[in-house]
Amino acid sequence: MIKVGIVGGTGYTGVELIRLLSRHPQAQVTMLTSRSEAGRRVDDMFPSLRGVTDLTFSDLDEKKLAACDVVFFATPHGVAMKHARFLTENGTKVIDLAADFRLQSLQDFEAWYKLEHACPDILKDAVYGLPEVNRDAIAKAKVIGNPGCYPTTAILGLKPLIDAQNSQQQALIEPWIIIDAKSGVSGAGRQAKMNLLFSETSDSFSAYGVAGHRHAPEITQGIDQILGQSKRFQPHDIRFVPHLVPMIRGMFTTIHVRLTAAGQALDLQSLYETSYQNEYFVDVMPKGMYPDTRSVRGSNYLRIAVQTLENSPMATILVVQDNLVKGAAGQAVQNMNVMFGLAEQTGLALVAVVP
Ligand SMILES: NC(=O)C1=CN([C@@H]2O[C@H](COP(=O)(O)OP(=O)(O)OC[C@H]3O[C@@H](n4cnc5c(N)ncnc54)[C@H](OP(=O)(O)O)[C@@H]3O)[C@@H](O)[C@H]2O)C=CC1
Ligand SMILES: CC(=O)N[C@@H](CCC(=O)OP(=O)(O)O)C(=O)O
Repeated sequence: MIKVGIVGGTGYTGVELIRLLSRHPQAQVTMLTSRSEAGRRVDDMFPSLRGVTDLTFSDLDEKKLAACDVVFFATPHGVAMKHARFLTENGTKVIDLAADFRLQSLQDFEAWYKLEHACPDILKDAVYGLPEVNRDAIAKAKVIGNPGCYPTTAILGLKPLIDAQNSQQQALIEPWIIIDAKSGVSGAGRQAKMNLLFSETSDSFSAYGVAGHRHAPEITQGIDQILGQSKRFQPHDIRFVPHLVPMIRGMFTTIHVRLTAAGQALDLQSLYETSYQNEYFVDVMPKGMYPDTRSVRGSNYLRIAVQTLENSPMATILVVQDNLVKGAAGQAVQNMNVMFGLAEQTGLALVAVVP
């Protein structure tokens, strides 16, 4: 059994980790921290977990956490980096659901997150935890930066096209990409904020981060990583605009690209199907079928559809995921499975909840 610690057990991704790990045959949550609820039974706070766990929230004690094989940080940005050194020196792996270990560029991290990094040396060796892109490196990693929810949809939505540019050694899309994304309100976490009130978010639809969002550099980094050395195909201009929609869970990302002549000659449907045929958690929808967020709710699947138009160079890629599962806790468990040499779907083969 893999002994698991969770820091930040009272938040949305923390409780989602407990839900997923409670049915994992080879992992057991042994410690769950909260500053505000230390001493309280977990199932007292979350009745959904009655009969699932008899754990009590505890204070964050590094020494006790170091007795775990892996610790998930389901905390705000800037928490995991303060504990990563002690834990890794004691042989405990770290999976951070926040952004402390996502951006390889220290400068980008400090500029976008307004935090000084506590361990740039550990950041250098940390691995971006997107298994469909980075599986081999994740298997050897001690510290994982679990991707942001929006970047997961954007990077996996574009990967087949970018890979094809690399293998064909020619540009298939023009050097700009538009990423128009919508998230359910749980994406903002379980915090009391005016703009997250029911009467502010329900029956309304708004854009935010229009002048710039911290996931833009993460998306660019992800695309660059897939591009590898073939920098001449780098899509320099990425326009990412997130929106908040009146639903609790779910994320819908619509990506627009303009195909070059070589790109227009491709059969994108078959490119996407072939590209993801061996990926357990990525479902390419049949031609003419489009995904909706309920088709992934509560599951670790990401569903994609790709649409080209007659007499037009434009192509549209539609991507959905549950922001709390493939966009956060599910992806984190998928990473744990890779790090511990387990089948990737262990404990994660969940069917979406409909309606
Ligand atoms: N929600 C989502 O869809 C996604 C979230 N993420 C990221 O995952 C992380 C967690 O998100 P989410 O669960 O939504 O957040 P929440 O705000 O719902 O929960 C945060 C948790 O962290 C704990 N916490 C807060 N401050 C500290 C601190 N300084 N030290 C230790 N613990 C602390 C809180 O508990 P307490 O105050 O009791 O200690 C709480 O349990 C964030 O970094 C978020 O950006 C990533 C992808 C998607
Ligand atoms: C709806 C909403 O507010 N979503 C969050 C993104 C959640 C997430 O993945 O982001 P981080 O882990 O990078 O914070 C936001 O835009 O700030």
